[in-house]
Amino acid sequence: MTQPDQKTLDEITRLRDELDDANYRYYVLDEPRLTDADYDRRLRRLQELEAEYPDQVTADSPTQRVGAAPDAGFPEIQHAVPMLSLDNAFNEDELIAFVKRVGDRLEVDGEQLAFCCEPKLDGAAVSLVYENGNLMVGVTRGDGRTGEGITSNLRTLRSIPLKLRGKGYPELLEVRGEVIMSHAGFEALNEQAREAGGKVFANPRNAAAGSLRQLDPHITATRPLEFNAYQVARIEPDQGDATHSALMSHLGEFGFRTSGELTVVKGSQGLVDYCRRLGEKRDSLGYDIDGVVIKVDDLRLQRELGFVARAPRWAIAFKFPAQEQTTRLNDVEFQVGRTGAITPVARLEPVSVAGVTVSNATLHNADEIARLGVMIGDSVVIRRAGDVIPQVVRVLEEERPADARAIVFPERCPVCDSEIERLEGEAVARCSGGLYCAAQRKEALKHFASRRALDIDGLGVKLIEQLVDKAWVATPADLFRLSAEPLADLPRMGRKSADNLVAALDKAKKTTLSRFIYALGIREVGEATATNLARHFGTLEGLMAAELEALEAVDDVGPIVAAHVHTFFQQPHNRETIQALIDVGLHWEESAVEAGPTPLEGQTWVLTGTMETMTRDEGKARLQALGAKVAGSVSKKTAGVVAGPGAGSKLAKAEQLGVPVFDEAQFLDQLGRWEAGDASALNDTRGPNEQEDE
Ligand SMILES: NC(=O)c1ccc[n+]([C@@H]2O[C@H](COP(=O)([O-])OP(=O)(O)OC[C@H]3O[C@@H](n4cnc5c(N)ncnc54)[C@H](O)[C@@H]3O)[C@@H](O)[C@H]2O)c1
Ligand SMILES: [Zn+2]
Repeated sequence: MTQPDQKTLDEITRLRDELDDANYRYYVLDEPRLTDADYDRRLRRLQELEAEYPDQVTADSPTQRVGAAPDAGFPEIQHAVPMLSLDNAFNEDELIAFVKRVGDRLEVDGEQLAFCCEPKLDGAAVSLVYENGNLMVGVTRGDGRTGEGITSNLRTLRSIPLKLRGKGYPELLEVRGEVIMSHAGFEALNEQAREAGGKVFANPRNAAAGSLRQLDPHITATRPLEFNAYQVARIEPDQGDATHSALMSHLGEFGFRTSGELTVVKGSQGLVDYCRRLGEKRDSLGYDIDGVVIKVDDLRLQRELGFVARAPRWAIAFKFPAQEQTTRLNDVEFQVGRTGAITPVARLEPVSVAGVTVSNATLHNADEIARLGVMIGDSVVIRRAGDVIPQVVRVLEEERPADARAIVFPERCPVCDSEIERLEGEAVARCSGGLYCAAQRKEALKHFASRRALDIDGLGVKLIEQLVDKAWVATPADLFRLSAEPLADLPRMGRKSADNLVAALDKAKKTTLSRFIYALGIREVGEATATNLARHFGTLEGLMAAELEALEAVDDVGPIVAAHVHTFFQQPHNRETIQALIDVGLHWEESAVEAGPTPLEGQTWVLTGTMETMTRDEGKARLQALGAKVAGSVSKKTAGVVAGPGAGSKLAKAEQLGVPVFDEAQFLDQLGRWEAGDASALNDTRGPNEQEDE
């Protein structure tokens, strides 16, 4: 057998050291220094070298091991069944090779095999052991053989059943899954941390793992974590499920969340299609996935295939392009937003991140620049995930060039030269120019015309900028005074587009109160708050006259939002803007009465069997008036089932899933309470594991 030369030996040693260090930072500190792509590249290289020189493989090589040893802060718990890693496929050819490999080993045609595909959730793996339906222990993966006992922390997750649902659960059940943090939860957590000067996490995976490994479960309880089951490690007595996919739906009945994207496909073409489809959906899922996990669906075949050192032979992870990349920070520009907020924007050497070329990223504010310690010229790691704006997550200080420059935060607005103010206790610096500032004017108009506001067709961002630059438009009302002649002369416009725009403006004059309130661009008043304000006050007059107390009585409106709304309507120039809009013809239907409460918003109900005091349609209409959807079939997401005499399979299903069931009298009683606005009644109807989908 050939022996490696000294240079190769050195490379092997260096790769092992780097990978060991990376594992420690990633699994123990939750503070990786390498990007995943850099880590994967090193691991692949080491695997190649070890394949070439099998003599060099040692038992403690990072290619043979999983994760990292447990941290001292938690009790060590041995896994009854090891928690392994997964082999990777980085392209479609490697998927095809996997199918062939599996088929060859089973001596069947791989193309005829059924595979179960699921998103590869990017979080932290945990294992949960249930005895007689009760959660006994929860453990991290650790090094695959021994993990950290974090039962009290896991108990704080609402998506982890403390007791299995339904009847007929097994005496022993060990479930594995991923604890993840959604993009929204992650952004909110980091936002809070930035404000409070706490620890900012690089990505949702590190945030989830770090939150789980808190020594104080009260801290874990405040973190937006979700558990998704993806594997059964032990089940006794056997429930007779022949496939992985059947086991997964069984887990759903016990009260676990499983992936809604789970699909069984056939052969390599099925895998390739699934991976492409999920890749296209990746940005809209709202949580991080780093690929697809593919499993041989037949459990008997899984057992036949078995394991190698660190991964099962019956599964593979198809990896998507990484969401973090390294690039250079070429410059920083300061942008002025609608409310004058000055945002430092990183101008980057363009780089492809998860399939999209990124050349800008946000640096948030001055505090964030200081926290990152970033300078112009630095190599930086950037992250792009979903529709969140790309972010700079850290600086590679060891690569800082000699001519790196400090980032200087301006003292005057780069657009209107007004002074920049930074209020005590606020991280954000703002241009004090208000609507004198062309940048703020442009942003205010863009917001006003946007789809969820007045939805003015054909009034795009570029056009608004031209209109402001030409001083044709300064306030929203000016838009409605535009006429087709001068518009037609604008570059790329023409008579037809100009006519269309004028018609669209005319059409936009008829709107709704909630759109109008949203369009005004009051600080912290998003679409949902605008809707609540409109619903609560019914008229613009009522809203404009409202005192702080009255505002705070509105759903979702706290003291800060109430103060923003109140201040907004106190300002004479805002009142003038509103009057001007009404004078040019903006109108909507007002309802003097408050719309009724909608305490069942987001819930789905099912009516089954016959009813005596009302028809099913009446029951349905009353539920819908309270905001509920009424569906024809029962699932674990159903909030409640109303069952009259003659109810059959739907009632049985509800009982099996543990969905609350009401008879007609109970239902009438509840309806009365909800219609009277008693929302507390509704909490009683929700089981502990009933959560809204993200
Ligand atoms: N940046 C760094 O420094 C660094 C260091 C170590 C590891 N890493 C990253 O971690 C990866 C290796 O980690 P790994 O050993 O956990 O392997 P892995 O994450 O590639 O695959 C195994 C894991 O996938 C998860 N998983 C998600 N969805 C699943 C599903 N539906 N079914 C089964 N499993 C599912 C499980 O948690 C399982 O433990 C590397 O490829 C690298 O990207 C990065
Ligand atoms: Zn300005």
